Amino acid sequence: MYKFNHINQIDKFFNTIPSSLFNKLPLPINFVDSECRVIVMNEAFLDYLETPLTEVVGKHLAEIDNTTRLPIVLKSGIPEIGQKHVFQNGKESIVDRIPIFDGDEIIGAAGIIVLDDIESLNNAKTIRNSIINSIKTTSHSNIKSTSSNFKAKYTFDDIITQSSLIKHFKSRAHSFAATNLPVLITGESGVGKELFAHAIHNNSNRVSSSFVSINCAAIPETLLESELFGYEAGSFTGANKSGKLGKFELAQGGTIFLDEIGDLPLNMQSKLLRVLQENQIEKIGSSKSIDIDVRIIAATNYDLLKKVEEKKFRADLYYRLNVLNLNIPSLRERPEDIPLLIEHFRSSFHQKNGIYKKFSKEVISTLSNYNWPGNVRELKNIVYRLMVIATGDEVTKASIPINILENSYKSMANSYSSSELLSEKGSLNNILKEIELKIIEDTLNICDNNKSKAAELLGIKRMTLYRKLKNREA
Ligand SMILES: Nc1ncnc2c1ncn2[C@@H]1O[C@H](COP(=O)(O)OP(=O)(O)OP(=O)(O)O)[C@@H](O)[C@H]1O
Repeated sequence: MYKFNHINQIDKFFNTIPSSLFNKLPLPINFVDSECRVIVMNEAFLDYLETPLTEVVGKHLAEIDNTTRLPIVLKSGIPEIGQKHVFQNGKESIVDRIPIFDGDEIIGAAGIIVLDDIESLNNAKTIRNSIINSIKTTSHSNIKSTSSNFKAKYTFDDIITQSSLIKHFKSRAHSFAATNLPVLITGESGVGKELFAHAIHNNSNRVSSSFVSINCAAIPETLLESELFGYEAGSFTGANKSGKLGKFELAQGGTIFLDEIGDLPLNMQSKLLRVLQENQIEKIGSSKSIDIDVRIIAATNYDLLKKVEEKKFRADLYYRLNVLNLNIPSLRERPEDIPLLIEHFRSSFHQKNGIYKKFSKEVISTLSNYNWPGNVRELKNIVYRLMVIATGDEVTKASIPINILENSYKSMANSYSSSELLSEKGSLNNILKEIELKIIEDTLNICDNNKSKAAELLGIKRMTLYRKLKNREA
């Protein structure tokens, strides 16, 4: 993964490559910022899209290619390598989508067309070569030297919460850890499913064996089988001489975490089902079965039952995986965790980076009213971002991104209780005026009394805002 330590490094990176070289690079490549707006796109990419540079720079990538997945990569932080992509103009290619980090924060992403002639992929030789090239990067010896990576990092103590809902799921997961049964963890993206998987393994009697994760959505379909089950030495030309261990063998005696299981292609679902039924795997190029003793934990943010109904997920596999279930609630459903998590991420950022910032009560209240579609991951990123961009040693509302302010303000407005107002204020007219005034006051509060900004946020003219405030005083 490409990692930049400072935002400036991106600029430096571009300064070190003359634009003429970048433009003439025969590999189509483009860079977007954290909002998915195009920063730069080279000639090869522009030619592929048949569009001039002036039509793309500064635009959201989805305006140019409405099938782009870079917004998803910007959100997940997970690179997508060697994926088939059908562009808005109908062209098909194989692409890499790579998030760019500044510390823990995603500050942009790159899209690279690695193969623009999809037809050639149908040629078996090309498929084989692409498999071999990818496999070579994780050769057998490589895997051995990194086996210390197959450890679960988190324990139940790392799951920070004061919500009775999450406490309930923690205690459930505790009891699941004592068994060898499969666990299916569901919930929206960023709620902490992976954290729970780690904690279950670390609390089980498999703790001294490997914890091996595989993201079923990030591995191209053509590679999944060799990733999961490995291949025998000399099973195809160019394959690694010593063969390759699959994830199941690497997890022998331990736990395998099948993340994004909802994205597993149907043919691989059948193969996985056989493994679960027989507790045996067969490597590619071998007719010998190998016994395996691996505990399965799977996670998904899809509604798998719906996928079963739509015949996109095998019902028999679903029931095999869903023996024990944890459905982790979104952050919206446990707002009491928000201040606690803000403090947790604030202090861990301080410890790691030596940057100290206080969060004002107003900021905590504004963040508590936001609906957090990206859940705890989004909250963590925002806390880190605020700590970096806020000037002085207190984070104030001025640093909060406008979309969060708007959303937070809307949910505050929704929380006004009409029954309370009815009993206090009588006529509908009075009630409406009262609500309007409350909204204006809250908005002014959010905007540090900046009337122009408040008017903009409310979608009214500044003069209208002044008039309404004047009426209040009258
Ligand atoms: N309760 C929590 N306490 C502390 N950190 C948390 C908590 N929940 C989530 N996180 C952090 O939020 C981030 C996202 O969590 P995680 O990767 O476990 O989510 P996920 O549900 O598996 O997401 P996805 O479905 O996108 O893979 C991680 O950095 C994780 O450490």
